[in-house]
Amino acid sequence: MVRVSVVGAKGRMGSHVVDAVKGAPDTELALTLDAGDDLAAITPDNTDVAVEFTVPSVSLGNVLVLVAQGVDVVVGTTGWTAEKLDKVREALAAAPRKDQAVFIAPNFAISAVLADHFATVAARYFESAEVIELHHPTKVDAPSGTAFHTAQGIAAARKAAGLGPVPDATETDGGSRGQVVDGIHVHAVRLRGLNAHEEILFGNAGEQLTIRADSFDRTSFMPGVLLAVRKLAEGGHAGLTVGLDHFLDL
Ligand SMILES: NC(=O)C1=CN([C@@H]2O[C@H](COP(=O)(O)OP(=O)(O)OC[C@H]3O[C@@H](n4cnc5c(N)ncnc54)[C@H](O)[C@@H]3O)[C@@H](O)[C@H]2O)C=CC1
Ligand SMILES: O=C(O)C1=N[C@H](C(=O)O)C[C@H](O)C1
Repeated sequence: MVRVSVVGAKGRMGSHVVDAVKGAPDTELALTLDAGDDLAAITPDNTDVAVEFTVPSVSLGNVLVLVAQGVDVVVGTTGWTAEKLDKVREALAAAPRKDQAVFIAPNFAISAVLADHFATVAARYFESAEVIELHHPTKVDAPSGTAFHTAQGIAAARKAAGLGPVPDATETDGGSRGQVVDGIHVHAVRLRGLNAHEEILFGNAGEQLTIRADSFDRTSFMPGVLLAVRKLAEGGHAGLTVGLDHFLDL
C-alpha cells in the first residue's frame, strides 16, 4: 500500500483527494493537514507521497518543507513561475534522498491534459491563437494555471515553427484583450455554476479550430492524482516533473 498524506485536506480538492485515497485499493490515507497544522508531522516514517492542494501563496513553502523532510510530493496547487520551479529544483538537489521527486500538474483531468497537448500540435498551423478559461467564482487566481500552461505551450510551438506575433490591430485596451502570456492572449471568466473549463481558439483566414475541455466535477481530477501518486511511489522519477503528459503515452 502507498501511504499518502494530504496537505490542504479540508479544501475542495484536498477533500476529494482524501476520499480518492481512501477508495483506491492500493493507497492508504496517512496524515491529513490543513492551515495551521505543522508539516513536520509528515515524514518518510509515515508517508510515501504527500499530495499538496492549497493556495498559490503558500504552496512553494510547503513543498520546500516536505522536500527537506525527505518526502516525495504531488502538487496540484497553481501559481508556479519559472523562479519558483527553480527553487524546487535547488531543494531537490540538496534533499535527504537522492531519488526524491516532486511532481506538479497544472491540471489532473485527462480532458484538460489532452486539450493542452492538442493545442501544442495545432499551434503551428494557425495565424491566430487565444485561450479562454472559465471557472467557478470561488477560484482565487486568474488566469488559471492550466490556461497559463496552455498559452506557454502554444507560444513555444509557434516559436519553434518560426511564426511571428498573432495579428492584432488593437490600439486602445482597457483590459478587454486579457492577459498576454508569452504573446498569447488569455481571458478568464468567473461564473456561478461552472467548475473548470478551457477553450482554445485557433484562426486562419476563413477557418477556425476550437479545442474545448470541460471538467464538470472535481472527481475528474482524481484518476490523474492517483496516477501521479503511483508513479512517484514506484520510483524512477527523481527530480522535478511538470505536467501529467509525462505520465501518459501521448
Ligand atoms: N491541478 C489540478 O488539476 C487542479 C488544481 N487546482 C488548484 O488547487 C488549489 C486548491 O484549490 P481548491 O481546493 O479549490 O481551494 P480551497 O480554497 O478549497 O482549498 C485550499 C485549502 O488549503 C488550505 N490551506 C491554506 N493554507 C494552507 C497551509 N499553509 N497549509 C495547509 N493547508 C493550507 C485551506 O485551508 C483550504 O482548506 C488551487 O490553486 C487550484 O487552482 C484545483 C483543481 C484542480
Ligand atoms: O481552481 C480550480 O478550480 C482549478 N484550478 C486549476 C487551474 O488553475 O488551472 C485546474 C483546474 O482548472 C481547476
